Amino acid sequence: MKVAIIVFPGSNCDSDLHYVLENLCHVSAEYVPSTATSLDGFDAVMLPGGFSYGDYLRCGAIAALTPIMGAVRQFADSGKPVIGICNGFQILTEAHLLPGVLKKNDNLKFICRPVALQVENNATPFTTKYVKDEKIHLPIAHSDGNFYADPATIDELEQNHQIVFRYVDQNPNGSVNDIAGICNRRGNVVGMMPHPERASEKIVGNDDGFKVFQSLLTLKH
Ligand SMILES: NC(=O)CC[C@H](N)C(=O)O
Repeated sequence: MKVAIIVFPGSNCDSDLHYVLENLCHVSAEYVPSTATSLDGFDAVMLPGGFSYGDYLRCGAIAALTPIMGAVRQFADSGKPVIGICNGFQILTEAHLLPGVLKKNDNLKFICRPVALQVENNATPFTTKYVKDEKIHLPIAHSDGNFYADPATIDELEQNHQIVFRYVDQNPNGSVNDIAGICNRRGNVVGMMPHPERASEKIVGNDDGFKVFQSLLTLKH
């Protein structure tokens, strides 16, 4: 298994992902700059969190137009696993690889704290190690995590089991239907606002996110 971690100017969770993949999962992870045009030889792609292009014009809007995103689209179209975490999720929606948008949090503040989540869909390449409806805690750290899509799109997401993670107990940012993470129709492209890579080993106080990466390892490659 060889995983590509896409690095945009302003990404800041790329090395966290690299650490989890190489040191905790013992798989090969390689940084791929946003100027690259090929993802040949990779088995999975991860778009990390951060502040790509300083969050101008909207979070993820400029990153979505970089050369590597053509290759990410082809990779996703071939059915291979792609995950976008936080800013990575914003980039995937801006690139229309996932539906909807991430708006400003409804309190207009940057929120950095652990949240309670429920795993709604455990059939994606990043969630098979979870039990359906499993309750977990992961940290969030964003100012634009308020997922929105028009009612018809939300209905479609609900009916096709494309809600992957939902906030429970309390919705931190105002997202529609308490949505914290979604997948595309095929299930191979996942976007999530919480940060599993920041909660992947007991020494940091929480390893609820590690199953995201362990799930990927169970795939044939
Ligand atoms: N941690 C992140 O990826 C932050 C995402 C984005 N820049 C925001 O503040 O919403």
